[in-house]
Amino acid sequence: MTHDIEHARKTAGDLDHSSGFGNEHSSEAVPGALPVGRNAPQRAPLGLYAEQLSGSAFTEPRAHNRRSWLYRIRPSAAHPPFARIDNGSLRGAPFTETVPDPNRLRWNPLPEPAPGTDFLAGLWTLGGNGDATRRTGMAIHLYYANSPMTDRVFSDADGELLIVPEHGGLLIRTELGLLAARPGEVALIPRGMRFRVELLDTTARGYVCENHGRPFVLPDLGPIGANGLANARDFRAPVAAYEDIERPTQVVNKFCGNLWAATYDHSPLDVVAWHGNHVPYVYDLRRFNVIGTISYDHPDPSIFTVLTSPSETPGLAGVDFVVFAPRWLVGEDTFRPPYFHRNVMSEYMGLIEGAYDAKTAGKGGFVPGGGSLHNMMSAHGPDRETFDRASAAELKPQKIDDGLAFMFETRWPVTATAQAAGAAHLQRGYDNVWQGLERHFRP
Ligand SMILES: O=C(O)Cc1cc(O)ccc1O
Ligand SMILES: [Fe+2]
Repeated sequence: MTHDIEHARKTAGDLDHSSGFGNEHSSEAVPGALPVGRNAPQRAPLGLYAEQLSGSAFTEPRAHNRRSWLYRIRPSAAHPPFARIDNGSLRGAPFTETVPDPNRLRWNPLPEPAPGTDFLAGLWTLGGNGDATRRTGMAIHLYYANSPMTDRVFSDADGELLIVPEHGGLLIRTELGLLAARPGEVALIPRGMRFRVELLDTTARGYVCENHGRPFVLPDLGPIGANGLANARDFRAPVAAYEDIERPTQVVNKFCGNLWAATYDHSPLDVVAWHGNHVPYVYDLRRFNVIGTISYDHPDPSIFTVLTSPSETPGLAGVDFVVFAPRWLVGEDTFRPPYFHRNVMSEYMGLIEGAYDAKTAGKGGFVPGGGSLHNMMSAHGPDRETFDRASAAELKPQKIDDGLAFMFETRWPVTATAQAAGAAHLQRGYDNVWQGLERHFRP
């Protein structure tokens, strides 16, 4: 194990946190650093600079209003001009390199990158929709990294980042403090927040949903009641932890689809105290309270929504993050796996571990690190093997505990990037999984 990883693991092993999605959190790394009773005293405590980071318009209703106050060694404003840098394999909305494709598409995992690839350089855009300059839509990225980010930090003006590790853990140093996210957990980095990713294993691989629209919130529960699905208290925000490093640090900003960078003469992760609700979180998907049928039929997968980015139309999400977690299936006289369907929403699915109950596992199938895209109205559902098996299965209570899959379900079709549409790891012949579904009609 390299020294970097050992050090990151030691740091990640012992992290304090502040819990509760959407709370007004507050934290100080040095006692007395947080002003009391006001946000911007004439002179902030300990000679710190006060700075507000806004995630909503000042005037949005209280329920949607998001901002944090940061008390830092230097103000973020003290920097030289930003200049364009190479976007690498990162792309931004609007996506116009290809036309939207009604075909069902499936990819194998990304190939391993060159040595020295950090999280930012390892981001590879699959596709998306909307327009980052209009704060609409979403982008789907994958990442594959084998190096820590060193003397550089990233922030995304275009949206929040939902990071879904599939292989290898991440130590995420943010302006508000440290978070560790391992496979099975997800991290949510708010729009505009600076962070650096270090690795807890030699390589790290996973998925990212970049949400340009309204920030993710927990879905309403309606008749489910006051508890269930992802519980607010299981979301962990960091506690304040600052770097006092006077060394050139490259600050990279994704802005309207492109990467821009400026070199600060110090680490901008220098926030000594903060308070607010525009904060990063980690959530362990194994804490998801799965609710499903205890009578018959297969409920729509919205019942598995972890986080939703609402649109202006009630019930219509810009994007939903949905998890297929271990659960019992007990439905009587029911075809239990996902049904055949055509959906006005567009579905990107990924696999964190094991297998998914609508698809045959194994090489050439739907595998961890791979992904599938079923765009608006494309017909999909159980593959042939799954259909045959589930139609004949004896319907005793059955525990599904061999996999963790997820879906980014979005209101607009996902247009693939040129690199995704032409990738060597795009599976050819995915359509064949639905071949051989024989007619059984006997009038
Ligand atoms: O596998 C899919 O396509 C996702 C999905 C799952 C499910 O349980 C019901 C509908 C659906 O689209
Ligand atoms: Fe589906």
